[in-house]
Amino acid sequence: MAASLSLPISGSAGFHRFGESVKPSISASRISFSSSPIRSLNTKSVSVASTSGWGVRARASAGEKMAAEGNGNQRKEVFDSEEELAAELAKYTASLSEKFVNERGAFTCVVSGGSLIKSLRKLAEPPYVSQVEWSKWHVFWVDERVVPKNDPESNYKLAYDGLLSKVPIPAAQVYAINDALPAEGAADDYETRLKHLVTDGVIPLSATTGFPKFDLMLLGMGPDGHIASLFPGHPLVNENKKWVAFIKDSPKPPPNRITFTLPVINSSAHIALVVTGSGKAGPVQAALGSGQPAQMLPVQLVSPDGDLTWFLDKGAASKL
Ligand SMILES: O=C1O[C@H](COP(=O)(O)O)[C@@H](O)[C@H](O)[C@H]1O
Repeated sequence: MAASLSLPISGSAGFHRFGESVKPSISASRISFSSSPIRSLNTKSVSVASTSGWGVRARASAGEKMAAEGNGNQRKEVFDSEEELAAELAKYTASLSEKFVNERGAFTCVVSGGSLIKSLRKLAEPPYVSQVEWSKWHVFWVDERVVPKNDPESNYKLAYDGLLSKVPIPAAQVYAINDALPAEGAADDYETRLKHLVTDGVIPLSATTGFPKFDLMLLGMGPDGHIASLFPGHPLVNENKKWVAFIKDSPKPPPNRITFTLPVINSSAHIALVVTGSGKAGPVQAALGSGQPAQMLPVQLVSPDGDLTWFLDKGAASKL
């Protein structure tokens, strides 16, 4: 039986300023929140479109438990426009790049396909285009369609056209899939390459989960609540051993894809969940607000060991 408990952020009924975090601490029977400043990001407060509080649900089933038990900080940012969202997303990403490059001389950044790439456009503009240490970046895809790299459906092509062709990241540090292989082979090949990068010290392993721990994962979300190529009701959502899996029956075309699994996604040091448009307000409400869909959505299972920041525009937040 799924017990459900929704609590507002303690000490605040509304929006959290950028640079503040909400940390859920979960004991057996209750969830509470504390708010603490994140100093490293050096961001300013942003305009607020939502006045709703932000609750977290305590749930009983195995998958639902995962959703509630992330150890990291969670924040929600709502912007008046996609333009403002894109400006803050660039600032946030550049700040994390600086932090990780200073700390360990490299920055591992995982991107999605879809609308996320357009929202990253400001990274290729001043001041970031010249300030960011692009030579330290290592770029990965959280999911990829198994199509040639020049196919309009390719997530690599989307990222290349929208960002990678405009910034000086060494080509050897851009990890596209092997598009000569079928889906199974492409997933195995990508996982093997990740393992080599772990051996080489580019990607650390999470001390908590043993899965690779990327510095930043930039996730989009589909209108059905899917993330990466993990779709509602698909058995791949439950994969808990592989790092990279394949799917040949994706409900969203094209059918053949590879995807990071949920444990890899949730081992990230930082996740940005970037959602725009009122067409996606339902799954956002399921994840952050009240009301539950009949079926648990993949986006509700995003619960990293590290920090999760939601970047929403007014439309996406309209049901909160
Ligand atoms: O198929 C995919 O869809 C999702 C969401 O795309 P969006 O255009 O609705 O933002 C995307 O995050 C994923 O990477 C992609 O393969």
